[in-house]
Amino acid sequence: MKYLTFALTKGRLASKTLEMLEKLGITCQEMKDKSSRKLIFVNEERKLKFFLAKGPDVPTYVEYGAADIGVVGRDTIVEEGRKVHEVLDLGFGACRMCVCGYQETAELLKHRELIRVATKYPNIAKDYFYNKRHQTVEIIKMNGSIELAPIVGLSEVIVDIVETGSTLKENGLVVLEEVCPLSARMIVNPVSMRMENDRVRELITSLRKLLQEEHHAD
Ligand SMILES: Nc1ncnc2c1ncn2[C@@H]1O[C@H](COP(=O)(O)OP(=O)(O)OP(=O)(O)O)[C@@H](O)[C@H]1O
Ligand SMILES: O=P(O)(O)OC[C@H]1O[C@H](OP(=O)(O)OP(=O)(O)O)[C@H](O)[C@@H]1O
Repeated sequence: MKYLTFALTKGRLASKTLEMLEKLGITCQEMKDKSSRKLIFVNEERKLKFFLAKGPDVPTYVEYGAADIGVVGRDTIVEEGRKVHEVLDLGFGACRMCVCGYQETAELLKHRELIRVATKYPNIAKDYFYNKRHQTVEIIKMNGSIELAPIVGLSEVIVDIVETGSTLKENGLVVLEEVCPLSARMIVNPVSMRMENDRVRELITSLRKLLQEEHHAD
């Protein structure tokens, strides 16, 4: 039997993914050793392999077939635009993509002024402002701590992830508009979807069942 390879997003999504898989009896003990520098982990019994990658690289591994399956935020799937099948909403990692800034900036948005937008997600921001709002803006790609941009005067607004809202609150910023809701998704390589259909389907079905049980238990 061929190995099925999983690419998991390093950080907050990986631990939740492993927790879910463990509930299905799929474990990967060696992945829990945080001090290890090992990059790929194997579950021999079930012929599975796992590796961790930076979010934006997960759809790349899956598109090229270096991983059969990936777990990644919907923000990253939309931003990267890779040819992968999005097969399941895993529910965790829930947050929202929003346009944020100082409350006063709402006027600039309303009048479709030529504003600067700082973001880690230039494609999502472009699509939102150009195709949905029909507003011309200048998009500035940043790599983190996006909330700094309006504070230091780099941009009027940001397009960024809001989860609890506390980063915005602590910095005097607000949500001006919601772009879309987000959560972690399972993605599958299109060829693996056909060649390994039985195993992939079985996994999707068990995960879906688990999600339904958890939903009813809430
Ligand atoms: N508060 C949050 N901040 C960032 N991402 C979140 C949050 N809540 C849920 N997510 C989801 O988790 C995904 C991955 O988060 P991750 O831990 O990789 O954070 P990151 O800040 O994007 O990564 P990095 O620390 O490498 O910059 C995001 O793409 C998003 O879908
Ligand atoms: O609404 P909240 O619960 O405050 O979460 C939102 C914040 O978390 C994320 O940043 P992260 O911590 O991933 O760091 P980064 O800005 O360097 O990407 C995101 O970019 C926001 O800054």
